[in-house]
Amino acid sequence: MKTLKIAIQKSGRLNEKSVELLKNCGLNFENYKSSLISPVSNFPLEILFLRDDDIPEYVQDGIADLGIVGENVIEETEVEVAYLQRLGFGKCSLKIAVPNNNDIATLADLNGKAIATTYPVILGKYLKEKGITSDIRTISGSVEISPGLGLSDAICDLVSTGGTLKSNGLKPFADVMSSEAVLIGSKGSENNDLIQELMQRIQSVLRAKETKYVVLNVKRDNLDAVIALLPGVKSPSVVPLAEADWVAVHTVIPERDFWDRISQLKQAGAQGIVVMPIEKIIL
Ligand SMILES: Nc1ncnc2c1ncn2[C@@H]1O[C@H](COP(=O)(O)OP(=O)(O)OP(=O)(O)O)[C@@H](O)[C@H]1O
Ligand SMILES: O=P(O)(O)OC[C@H]1O[C@H](OP(=O)(O)OP(=O)(O)O)[C@H](O)[C@@H]1O
Ligand SMILES: [Mg+2]
Repeated sequence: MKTLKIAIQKSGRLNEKSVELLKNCGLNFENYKSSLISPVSNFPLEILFLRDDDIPEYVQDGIADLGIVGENVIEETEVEVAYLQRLGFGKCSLKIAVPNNNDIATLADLNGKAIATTYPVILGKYLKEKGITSDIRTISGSVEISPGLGLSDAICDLVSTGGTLKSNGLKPFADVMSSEAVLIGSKGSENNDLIQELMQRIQSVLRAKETKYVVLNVKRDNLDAVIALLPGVKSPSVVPLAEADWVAVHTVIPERDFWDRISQLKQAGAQGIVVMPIEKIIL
């Protein structure tokens, strides 16, 4: 059986979450700081640790079968790969930002201005679409300091909390794209059996992350009202308790509904509510 290769970021924003996801899929591998390639002992897979910019091309060329990388990097490298799964981490936006005190009020004011970025391809397409002609200055990092140094009038860079913009006297001006980490594969890789198995494991971990396992006690009289509030995977399990008119209800609740549902459940007569994380949900 052919051993698959998956490329993940060696160090940086996506490294830790990528390693955690693969470990949660039950894959055993060493993760030394010095590792560039690490075999998985219990699945025919090798993990390549790379600079994130190189991952899309490795996958496009089939050197790696799979990769975990930000959508922003895929768009910037303009590769032909299959998007297999959004992964829910590394969420950020690519934004144009301008100094707090400036005369740029509308997009048209960017005409003839210098914009520093590490994303010249994405920015170029965005400006073309908007009919703006700016001077795109490509630099490889620390973009936020360039207006202060007189290198540019604006920047285009990734933002999540906005803290880096703020501490450099900049404010967001326009949204260019939003991004998160995704699993990509070489074209046609969706049809490979091993890749499908790995994707099923990944999906079961992601599904579990979005939900909580809830156990609660309720008087039989209130059972219907409580069940009506529970959007379970299927119907909830109802288990008799030693006290004859009480039962325990076991179910799975989407995390996003969690707090709303908990207060409604208490109002409906639920007691002793225990909430537990779920490791995997296999459908
Ligand atoms: N502030 C942020 N919050 C959330 N996700 C982010 C943030 N900044 C970047 N990302 C996402 O994480 C990816 C990796 O970011 P990082 O800063 O580690 O890249 P890098 O410095 O280019 O790393 P490398 O050394 O691998 O080239 C980005 O391409 C983006 O998708
Ligand atoms: O809005 P914030 O939460 O402040 O995040 C934004 C910063 O995060 C990223 O850089 P990172 O910290 O990953 O460092 P790098 O530029 O050296 O890769 C990005 O390039 C911004 O500088
Ligand atoms: Mg990089």
